[in-house]
Amino acid sequence: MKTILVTCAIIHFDEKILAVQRSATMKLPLKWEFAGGKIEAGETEEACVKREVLEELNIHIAVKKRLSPVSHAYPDFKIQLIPYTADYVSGELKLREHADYKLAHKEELLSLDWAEADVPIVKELLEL
Ligand SMILES: Nc1nc2c([nH]c(=O)n2[C@H]2C[C@H](O)[C@@H](COP(=O)(O)OP(=O)(O)OP(=O)(O)O)O2)c(=O)[nH]1
Repeated sequence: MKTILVTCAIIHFDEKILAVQRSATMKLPLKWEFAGGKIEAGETEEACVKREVLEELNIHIAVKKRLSPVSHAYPDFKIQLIPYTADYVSGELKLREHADYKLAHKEELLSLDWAEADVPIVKELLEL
């Protein structure tokens, strides 16, 4: 099975972090995730995560630190999910694809129903 490379952003708004909920019609319906998406040919990870966040949420971010990538096999596809911490910079948050969002302290994040590949990332975040 082919592995897709996906970046995602752990976006800090002051002391809170943004989680977004996938819509009912997306793959992994209604699961929570960090905004992001597939890396395009020739694109750097940082450029990808900034582009995806702007496309999905209408906001600009400053990318900070790469956390540990997670390889995960879902029943019908495999991903390598590459997380970056980031700070909100500008723009009015608009959900262009997602069903919902939550701004939460990192300790509150674990109680959400995450996409499976995100669980190790949330755990790493709690240890930072
Ligand atoms: N953006 C993002 N995707 C994630 C996370 N965790 C996780 O398992 N994924 C999965 C869901 C998707 O299958 C894939 C990301 O692809 P995408 O967001 O560009 O694509 P998509 O849902 O439109 O899927 P597709 O129909 O185009 O394949 O990675 C995450 O935290 N952020």
